[in-house]
Parts: sequence; C-alpha cells; structure tokens
Amino acid sequence: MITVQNLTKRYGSLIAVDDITFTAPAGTVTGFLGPNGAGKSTTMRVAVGLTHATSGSVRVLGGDYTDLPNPAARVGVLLDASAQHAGRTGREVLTLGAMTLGVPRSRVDQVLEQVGLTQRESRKRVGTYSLGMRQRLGIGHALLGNPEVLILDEPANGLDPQGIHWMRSLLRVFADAGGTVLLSSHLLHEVQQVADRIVMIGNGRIVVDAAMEELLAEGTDLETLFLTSTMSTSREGIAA
Ligand SMILES: Nc1ncnc2c1ncn2[C@@H]1O[C@H](COP(=O)(O)OP(=O)(O)OP(=O)(O)O)[C@@H](O)[C@H]1O
Repeated sequence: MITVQNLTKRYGSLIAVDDITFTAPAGTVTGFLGPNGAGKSTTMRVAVGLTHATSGSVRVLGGDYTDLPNPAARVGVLLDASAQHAGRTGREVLTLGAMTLGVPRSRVDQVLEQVGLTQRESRKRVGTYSLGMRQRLGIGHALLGNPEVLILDEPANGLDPQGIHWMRSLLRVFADAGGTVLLSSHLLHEVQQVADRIVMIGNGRIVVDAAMEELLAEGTDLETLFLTSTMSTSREGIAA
C-alpha cells in the first residue's frame, strides 16, 4: 500500500504538488494520470526518497521508503528507462542489480525471460537498445527483488502492441497476487484496460480519485474524463 498524505512539493515559487492525498491499496493497479507537468513524477520521486517533500508525506508499506530495510527488494521502481548506463549490457545491469539486492544471480535469467529480452539481446550494450527494450529492462530491474510494490513512471512508452499487452498482463497478475501498483501513463486506453483505481491530477491538485468501475459506470471513457477534468489545468487549456 502507498499512502500519500497532504503532500506538497515546491520548487522555489512553483508549486509542483499541492496538498494531495490519496491511497494506492494493495491488490490493485492505481492509474496515476495528469497532463504534462501535473506533478506525477514529482510525487513518485518523493515516494522513493529521491526528492524531499516540502510538507506532507508518502508512506510505502507503512513507512518512509528510505526507512525500509533493503527498500529496493520490497519496492520495484522504474522512473526513467532512458537513464540506464548506456555502456553496460542488459545482463550486466541486472546482474549488478541482483548483487546489490542480495538476490541469487539465477534471478537474472528468470527476469530476462519474464520481460521478454532474449539471451542475445541481454548481451548487447544498453546504448544500442530501443526505448521499448530499455523499458523491458527497467521493468525487469524493478522485478528483480520480487517486490510487493511497483512504482512505474510511463513504463509503456516505446513498447510495441505485444509489449503493452504483456505489461498489462504482468501488472494484472502482480496486483491479483496482492501487490500494489502505482502506474503513471499517458496511454489512457491502456490504463483503462488495467487500472482498478484512477487518481488524476492537474496543476498539482487531485481532480479525480475513484474506482475505475465507478467511472465507467457513469458511461464515460477515460480519455473524455481526462480531457474534461484536466482541461483548465493543462497547457492547452491554459492557452485556450
Ligand atoms: N527539479 C525540478 N526543479 C524545478 N522544477 C521542477 C523540477 N522537477 C519538476 N519540476 C516542475 O514541477 C512540475 C511538475 O513536474 P512533474 O515532472 O512532476 O510532472 P509530470 O506530471 O510527471 O509531467 P509529465 O507528464 O510531463 O512527465 C513541472 O512544472 C516541472 O517543471
């Protein structure tokens, strides 16, 4: 479970996240949506201790991420797939990850298979990978420690249709086994297929927090809801 409580993050005079409160419960996929610059990545970065909150808190599995023993083994994180070391092979990235986490090296081959990277691909340098391959590697890295929570920022970017289908199944199985997934994405159709809950933010504030079933029962699709709920806060809305 992830609990975001009255979280505010300021960068100088800019309020990136403005007093947001929501929960991503265990056993569910929570879709975290919002226009560019709405504050999604900032919230995720605070959740994993990469950015300090100005006020409020994010609790992961009942505490601060940084206070969890071996946090990377309990919380799988993918914030920026393009940030991986270009000079290392995919296999090296995963092997180093396994060593850091203290999990057996045999996890590397299991994870490669799970994310659909071949042995041959795993021996190529990450600098030669397509964005989709980097996303697969990043998701693999997040899964290495058999975590209870996944925090994924735009993991479907660059994935081909099979990749998106694969990721959807992976997240469904993960959540159905009791895992917590916080997933940001601009691929609304995909989020609609996989998310159990939707938290939408605009200009750092929550504009929607509801079960997907509830939203769909109102007869609207996620794209329409997104456009109507965030129009006044999105760049296009502001320009209009
Ligand atoms: N390190 C930083 N310093 C200053 N401003 C920042 C910093 N990081 C983010 N911001 C600003 O905070 C706001 C929220 O950014 P954030 O990256 O959280 O948005 P986002 O919802 O993830 O957007 P996107 O969908 O484009 O990834 C933006 O106005 C952004 O410019």
